Amino acid sequence: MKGQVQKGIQDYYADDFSYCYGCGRLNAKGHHFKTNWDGDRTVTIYQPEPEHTAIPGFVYGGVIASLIDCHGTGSAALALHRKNGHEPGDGTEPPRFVTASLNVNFLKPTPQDVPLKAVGTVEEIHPKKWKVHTEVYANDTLCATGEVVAVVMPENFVKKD
Ligand SMILES: CCCCCCCC/C=C\CCCCCCCC(=O)SCCNC(=O)CCNC(=O)[C@H](O)C(C)(C)COP(=O)(O)OP(=O)(O)OC[C@H]1O[C@@H](n2cnc3c(N)ncnc32)[C@H](O)[C@@H]1OP(=O)(O)O
Repeated sequence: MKGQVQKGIQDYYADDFSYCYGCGRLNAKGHHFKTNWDGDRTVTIYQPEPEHTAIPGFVYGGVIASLIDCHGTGSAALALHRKNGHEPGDGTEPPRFVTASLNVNFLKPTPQDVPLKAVGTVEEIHPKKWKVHTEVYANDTLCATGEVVAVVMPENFVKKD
């Protein structure tokens, strides 16, 4: 959420990897999704902006998909970071994940005037490949579910000019 005080794992990505439209802290026009642990689950809370409209009063599905996407990569980063003995903010840069697949199910129209809460369960397939199951709630209503396969960024993943 823009202007939110609490930090997320995304605040500890290296500068060069902080321009993601969904979660990059250095992308001035992005969503700034921030993902944290809540017990053994992960949580991202986001208040949609007025322009994120499908029909008046309801959130555009692409924004919900973006939330599930970055919640997924952030959750995978949290999980592998913890497995490696680290927590966000301890001075070690988190692992870098890229989305290999994104599946979204829109279950109910999603109201635009309340914060959305993405809750994730992280499953390790192998150390370089993680699956994140996400539920998106508006108040107590489950509006969407999704699944992300997140893969550790290949070493040679660099921008080609
Ligand atoms: C231009 C992208 C920039 C991304 C930024 C990364 C930096 C991260 C750092 C900080 C985070 C900040 C940003 C967060 C990111 C937000 C989320 C996004 O929007 S990411 C953008 C959308 N995604 C892509 O553009 C991926 C494009 N695809 C690829 O680059 C490759 O296909 C990749 C890396 C996913 C894997 O390909 P291989 O050729 O390196 O390796 P193979 O061996 O084929 O795959 C590795 C494992 O992944 C599985 N896999 C690949 N594709 C899959 C799929 N579609 N579904 C399920 N599994 C898949 C494979 O089965 C394999 O698993 P097995 O070892 O066999 O168990």
